[in-house]
Amino acid sequence: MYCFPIQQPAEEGLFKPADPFCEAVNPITILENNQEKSDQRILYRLILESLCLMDCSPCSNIEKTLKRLVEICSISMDLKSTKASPVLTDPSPINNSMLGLHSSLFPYSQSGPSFSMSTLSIPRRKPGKLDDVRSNGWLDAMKSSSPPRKKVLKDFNNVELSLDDGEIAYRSWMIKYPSALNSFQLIMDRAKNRKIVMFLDYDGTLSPIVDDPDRAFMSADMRSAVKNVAKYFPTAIISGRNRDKVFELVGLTELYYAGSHGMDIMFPARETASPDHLNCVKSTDLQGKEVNLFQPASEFLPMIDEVFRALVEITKGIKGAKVENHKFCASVHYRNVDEIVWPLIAQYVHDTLKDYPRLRLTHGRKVLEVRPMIDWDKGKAVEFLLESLGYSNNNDVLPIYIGDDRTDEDAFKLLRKGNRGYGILVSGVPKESNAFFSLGDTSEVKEFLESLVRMKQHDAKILEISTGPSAYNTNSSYFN
Ligand SMILES: O=P(O)(O)OC[C@H]1O[C@H](O[C@H]2O[C@H](CO)[C@@H](O)[C@H](O)[C@H]2O)[C@H](O)[C@@H](O)[C@@H]1O
Repeated sequence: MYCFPIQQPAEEGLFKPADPFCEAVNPITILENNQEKSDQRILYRLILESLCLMDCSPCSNIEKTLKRLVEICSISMDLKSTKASPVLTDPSPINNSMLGLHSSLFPYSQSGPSFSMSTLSIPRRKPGKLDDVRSNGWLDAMKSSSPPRKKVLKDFNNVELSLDDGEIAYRSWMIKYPSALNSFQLIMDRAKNRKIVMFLDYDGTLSPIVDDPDRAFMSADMRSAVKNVAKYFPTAIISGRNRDKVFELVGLTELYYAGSHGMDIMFPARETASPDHLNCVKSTDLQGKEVNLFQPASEFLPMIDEVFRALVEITKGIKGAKVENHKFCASVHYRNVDEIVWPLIAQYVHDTLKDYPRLRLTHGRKVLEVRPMIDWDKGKAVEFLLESLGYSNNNDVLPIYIGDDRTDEDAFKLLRKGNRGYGILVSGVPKESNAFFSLGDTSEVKEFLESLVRMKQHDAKILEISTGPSAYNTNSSYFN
């Protein structure tokens, strides 16, 4: 039996209509309790409710708003005609009535691609109660994942409004997490007589967030900035993606790569791996060079493969859902899934994980990430690389980590602890973070990397003038 319990949306703090008879907001309840009342009254209530769910600011797209309104109303009127019960019992395949119920149960913002009912078929497995994903906080995390870009408010004459609440909040946030560009000199002062070691996340840091994960390319300028940085500073990319995939996207052999949130690290064989780390083996890279491979979750390889296939199967009927296999973790993307279906996708992942008690879930930007339950994360990966590459002495080294995601917070935390280095959060909206500094977007990341290079080139010139041309070594040979 499919069980979609009725929930009072007001509990989520998202639906607070001013209208007095908006207390009972669930259309099913409304329809059941008001059979005797007129269609207009019901319609009026649904319109009020629907408007509350939509962006009604002067900048709204009226056509979209009305289309959405008609969609919600027609689904809900259909509900009335079928006299649906508050608890649905195994209606396979999903029909309009059921979707009508969804649309009113989960009344958060209604953005995203339009939802086609014909494309949703019920996978064989039956989901548990949606209460699971609500009570464990998954839904809240999904709703807050990847907040929208900072909105520039405009009035009716298209004139930008100065200092709205959002702007004030953003500015006070910037006091807590100052711009790494504005604080560049401060960072350089701290880096004096220390070697900067750069750690970079990929998605949202080097490449802008896009709808299709396979098309998250970095620009040629960004590639050149990263390449130049790596000439002067040891540089590693630590990504949630499959290591080979991130290498394919970045395409620079000068860097160190860690995939699967640091559970798959490759570094040159001449560097000594910490003897404590048993999972370090010799291997060869794509160019045939001997390398060290550290894979602390190697025993999970078959399990991740299995859960990946299970997740593909269970989500295959959900339009826009995409599952990626990163070797030591798997991602379920819901960026292109209609928000109405998010609870269902969360429930499916939740149900699948019940069969895998040794796997856990973390949240990324509109992505649910399934990973082994081992004490390893991007922070541990940073520590491992620093140690393995011989940069663990805090007095000689200044690690800088730039990232945009929740999974980057582990690295920020590590660097903040003991004032070891600097975490820089890439975000255009206020977010609580363990980072020290912030950058607004990927173009600011590029600017920051270019500033580092300029600063190093400037130092090199001064040194060259005073001591002769060969005195200054770049970092370009460290990978040889
Ligand atoms: O650690 P990262 O390098 O930041 O990787 C984290 C996830 O990045 C990718 O997803 C994110 O970027 C996509 C492309 O812009 C976007 O469509 C998606 O919504 C984001 O979550 C990648 O596809 C995931 O598998 C990574 O876990």
